[in-house]
Amino acid sequence: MSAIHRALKEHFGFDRFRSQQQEDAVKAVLKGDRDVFVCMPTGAGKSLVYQLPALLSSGITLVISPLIALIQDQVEHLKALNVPARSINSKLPSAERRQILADLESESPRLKLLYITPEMVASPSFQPCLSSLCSRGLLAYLAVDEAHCVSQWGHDFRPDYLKLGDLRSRLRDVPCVALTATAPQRVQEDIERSLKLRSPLLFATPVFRKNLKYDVIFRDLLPEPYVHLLAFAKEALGGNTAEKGCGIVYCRTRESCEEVAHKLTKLGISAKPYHAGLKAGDRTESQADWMADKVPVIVATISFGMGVDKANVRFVVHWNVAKSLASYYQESGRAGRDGLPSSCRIYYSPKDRDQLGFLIRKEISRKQEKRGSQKEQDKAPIQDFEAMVAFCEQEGCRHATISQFFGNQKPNCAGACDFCRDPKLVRAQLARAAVLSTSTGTAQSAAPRGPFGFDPELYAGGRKGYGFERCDEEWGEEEEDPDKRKKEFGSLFKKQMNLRKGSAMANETFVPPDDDCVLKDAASQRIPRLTVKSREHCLSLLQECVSIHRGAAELSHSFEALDQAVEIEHEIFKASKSANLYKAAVLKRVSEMKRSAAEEKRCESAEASATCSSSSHTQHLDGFTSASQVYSLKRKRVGAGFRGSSSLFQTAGDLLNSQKETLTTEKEDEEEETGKTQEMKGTKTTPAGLSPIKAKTSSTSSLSSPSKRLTKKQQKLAEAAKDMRCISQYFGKKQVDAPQMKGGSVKSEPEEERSPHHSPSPDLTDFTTTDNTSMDVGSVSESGAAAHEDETGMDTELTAHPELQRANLKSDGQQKSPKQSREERAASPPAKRNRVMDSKRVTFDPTVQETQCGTMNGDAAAVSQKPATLKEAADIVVRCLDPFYKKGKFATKDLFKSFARFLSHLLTEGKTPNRGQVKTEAKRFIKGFFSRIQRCESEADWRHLKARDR
Ligand SMILES: Nc1ncnc2c1ncn2[C@@H]1O[C@H](COP(=O)(O)OP(=O)(O)OP(=O)(O)O)[C@@H](O)[C@H]1O
Ligand SMILES: [Zn+2]
Repeated sequence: MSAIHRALKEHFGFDRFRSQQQEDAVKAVLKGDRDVFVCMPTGAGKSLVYQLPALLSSGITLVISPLIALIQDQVEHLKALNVPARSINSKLPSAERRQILADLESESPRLKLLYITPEMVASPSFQPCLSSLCSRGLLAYLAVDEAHCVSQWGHDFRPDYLKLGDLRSRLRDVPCVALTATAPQRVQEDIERSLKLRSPLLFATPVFRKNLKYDVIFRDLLPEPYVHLLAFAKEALGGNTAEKGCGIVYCRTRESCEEVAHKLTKLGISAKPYHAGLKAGDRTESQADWMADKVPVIVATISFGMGVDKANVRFVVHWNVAKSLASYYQESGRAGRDGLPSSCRIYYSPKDRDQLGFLIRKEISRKQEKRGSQKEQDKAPIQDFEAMVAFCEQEGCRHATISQFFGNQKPNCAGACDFCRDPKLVRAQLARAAVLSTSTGTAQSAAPRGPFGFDPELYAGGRKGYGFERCDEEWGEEEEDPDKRKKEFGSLFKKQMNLRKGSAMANETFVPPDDDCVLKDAASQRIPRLTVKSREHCLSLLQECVSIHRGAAELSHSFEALDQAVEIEHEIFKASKSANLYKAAVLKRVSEMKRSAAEEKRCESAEASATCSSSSHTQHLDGFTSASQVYSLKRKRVGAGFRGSSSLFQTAGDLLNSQKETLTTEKEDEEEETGKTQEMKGTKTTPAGLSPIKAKTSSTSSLSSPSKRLTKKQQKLAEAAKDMRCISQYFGKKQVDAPQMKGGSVKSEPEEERSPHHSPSPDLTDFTTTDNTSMDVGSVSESGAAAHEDETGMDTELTAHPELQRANLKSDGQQKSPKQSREERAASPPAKRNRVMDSKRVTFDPTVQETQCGTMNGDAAAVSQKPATLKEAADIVVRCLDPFYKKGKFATKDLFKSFARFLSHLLTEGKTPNRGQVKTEAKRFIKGFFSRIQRCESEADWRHLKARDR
């Protein structure tokens, strides 16, 4: 047995080298005549390449490592092996530091390995020690771990690593070993140059690891993502019978770490979260339990894993896409270090992609702003992220993509990735994701183009790929961003102050935004009671609209859409004084965008070209306005109920009347414009300067179009009022106790007949979300804009937000007490109220509307005989399907939407049924559909269905 092998066994307990490459590298370092460059994947055993020679040589090996945490890990590990290794760092107790320095200054130091950060090695306090070691010839080697940090092309670039060039100049005769996990040509060159390596011997392992199985699952396509994750984890861990293994789930935010860990545990597999938001004790406990195999799954941010060396990691899941392919390779590479088969999976979501892309670009601009200039290298993170996106969205071998990214040859995957195992499945998934993306506006990038114009060909010969991410919260306490610390302290201070002020204030404690919040001025508390969550929700509404508006056919668009949405949201945020006005403004903008998108679409569609050319709302002349369009298309009633004396909002009666109005002929429409049919409108806006007139008394007065009469401000307020109503419907707390309604009662409708308008189902045209997104639900009613709703969610009485009222009254030039306003409102439009209430039912069910409207204009039959447009059919279908959705008959909202879309097409394609027929057919079809299946789980459930199944 050679001395090297003996030492390997004696010091490290290994019988043999892990690979020929490891052995060769160790021998090359030991020889000491050349610098050595080690480029081996994670877990290949790079550390041994300098640790073993360090023990076999006289003198001390100086090891530069970027993170104190990493250093501590290594030192502990070596100490446990009885290897004399220590570290000098800012965290070291001074007594220990003195002890180490004393040893280093002694004639023959005991220490063999000294770990140190690049900052410390350059610090003046360390210089005397360094010079002393140097002059006495006591430095055996200089080892630079994570050497890619020296490259400005890497994400992990650390300016202090550049100082190592100077160090190297001072230690000319000391052989240098540079080590990195994965560094393509460009980074390798940077390292060589910066560390002044002299024609180093290169030991580079191909990145391909055949024991790792890669696959990508589009998360949004899953009905039950957590159940899916659970099944995967269980399978990867080999059930309960196999040897103990464990897994890592990486999440981008602390919140999702908590959520995923909780869900997994609830579903039956024990999982613990790990992130910087946890108390140090809890975090350590999570890690310790996982390391000790007490808890099989750890759900962590990317800060977890650095220096964590666990051989039996059977799976690594990325619940959110990684920042770059290099980081992904690094993070996923923590699986299967023991060489046994292990799985690496990404649960990919285009939404994640857009958010992360946005954050990356935001970070770049922040840096550019700070430095006041742009650099070529700024593109690197974007390009690296593109490669990550391409990895997920392309049709091709995942291993090949990784290998090519790092400049290696295409490996023989042999079924170790989903594409090589079953390309059809991957294609099908991509196709389904594409369908979904067109419906949600989150486009999947069409290969080969990527979010930033990525062309996969570019990567064929290898591209910049860097070491892994070190950008999480734990990126060296020494380097902590003082701004961040200040901000955190500020928010902590505020919280504490609030707590001291009493419980009322404490209840309203502002929840600061997450680090990765995309909002501008996210931490601003300028608007009372406006939560970050509310703002984020509004942002998502805007983003969706922008995406739809822009077509979002390409991935780049969806990035831009988010960008644009962030700007719009911020603009609104800056301009709003209260939470309600803010929300109203957001919804107003959303409905504007919706409207213009719809108009554009109508213009494009041949079917609707005639409609479009005449007027944006002529399509509703046949008596049915979709619930989602009630507001957006009623520009003529902008001022309804606007004046200070009356509700700013439309009552149920207004809405029904508005339905009636849409039934009027074009001639009547014109008359209405000139005020002849105004009795339908309830409270009207009067010519500027005149007192408001109640419907009762104003029924015969002549008015011109309110929109023409209103000042810009008034119009804005009226629009806001209108949108406020939407807000109260969609986000407002539902008032469980139905307030009594004067002039009649509103019956609770059978579920099927509820309007999607106030019981928001995911209407095809619905721009609000239907899931329980945590909008600041309380704020609307809390702040006084109480949208009282009956059981069905229908407004029975609406009180204007005080701010709206104030502004409104101001513009009116006269003040009224809220009480007075209420009285007037109660007394106002009796005709309207009676008509509505007499009908005893407030509903948007098309047939009911038809009947009512029919009696109003006396032509219901003709109306329902008119052929339905696709849009109308879709609205009807959504209404028919809505109860099923609510009963949980669809696994996801998107599935519901897809099915509605499918059915609408099916019912109208190649035929011209009238709306009555559409409804009957739709109901029959749906009934048949659900008689065959319990619950719709995927699109496959209806793909095979044809018209004959109806
Ligand atoms: N010859 C060997 N035989 C068995 N195990 C080995 C051998 N060499 C190293 N190892 C073990 O392999 C694991 C990974 O080694 P090491 O931490 O050096 O990897 P690395 O390449 O530095 O990874 P990273 O990039 O994460 O730092 C360690 O547990 C180490 O003890
Ligand atoms: Zn493959």
